[in-house]
Amino acid sequence: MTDAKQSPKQPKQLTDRLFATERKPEDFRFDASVARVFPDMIRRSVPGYTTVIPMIEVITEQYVQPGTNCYDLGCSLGAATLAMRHGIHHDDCQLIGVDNSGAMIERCRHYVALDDHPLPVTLRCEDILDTELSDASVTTLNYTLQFVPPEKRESLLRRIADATRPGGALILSEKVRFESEQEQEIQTRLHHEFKRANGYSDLEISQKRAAIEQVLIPETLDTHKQRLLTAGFSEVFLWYQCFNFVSILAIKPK
Ligand SMILES: C[S@@+](CC[C@H](N)C(=O)[O-])C[C@H]1O[C@@H](n2cnc3c(N)ncnc32)[C@H](O)[C@@H]1O
Ligand SMILES: O=C(O)C(=O)C[C@]1(C(=O)O)C=C[C@@H](O)C=C1
Repeated sequence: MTDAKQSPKQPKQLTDRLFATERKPEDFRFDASVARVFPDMIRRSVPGYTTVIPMIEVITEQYVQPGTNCYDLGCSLGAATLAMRHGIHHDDCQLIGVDNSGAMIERCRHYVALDDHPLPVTLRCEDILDTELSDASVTTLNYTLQFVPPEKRESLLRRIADATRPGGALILSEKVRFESEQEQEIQTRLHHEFKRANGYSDLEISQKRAAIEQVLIPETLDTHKQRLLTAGFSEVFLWYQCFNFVSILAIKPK
């Protein structure tokens, strides 16, 4: 599994204080200020993130096929990309990370270079809605689809399914919402408590919530599962959940 130890060459891990002081309301963007603190931000904001990343290595190892492409769509700084890299034991595979944030891709190159592994990684600064996909065995969307406008999600998933070889897989991690108002309220409260336990203040939690409201659109688990089946995957199931964050495995029929 990926070694979580920090080598002295690693970039300095900065603490996320972006929402700690009052700021004017603005939609959240993956810009340079976010990229700088992103490892800290995502670990302290997404329940289960630190479990999901090493499991992506385990799942990749199970579904990767020789001579195929593996994609990490919305790769940010490459945490899932590197987990996939360590799960690929074929030297004829291509590993491709895609993100449309220049600040993320620039820093991602640095993390990829620091990861001592022989499999090359190609990074594309592109929109995942336009990026070319073919001959895939494993594709990861780790907390990325939630930022794609809902009306564009089905065609993207169809393109991924069409590009995936029989027996290949998609790992889809998302923030979800719940049908039941009561469950929605409890799970949201638990998520906010998780953030509080990780040192975020009420101001940080509420300002972040307002900033992502229009850009991160969660859907129900059922909507995700049905759409994955419609898109062309056959086995679709939940493999991980922590509060309102889930990860789904979708497999292409053999
Ligand atoms: C929450 S982060 C993903 C975290 C990352 N997958 C990980 O495991 O650490 C979402 C990423 O998706 C990227 N993104 C969002 N919409 C995108 C799009 N349409 N095309 C490419 N990248 C996109 C953002 O720039 C951001 O880096
Ligand atoms: O839902 C929240 O409150 C979050 O902060 C989630 C989330 C995410 O899932 O991507 C939002 C933006 C950042 O990328 C880090 C975490």
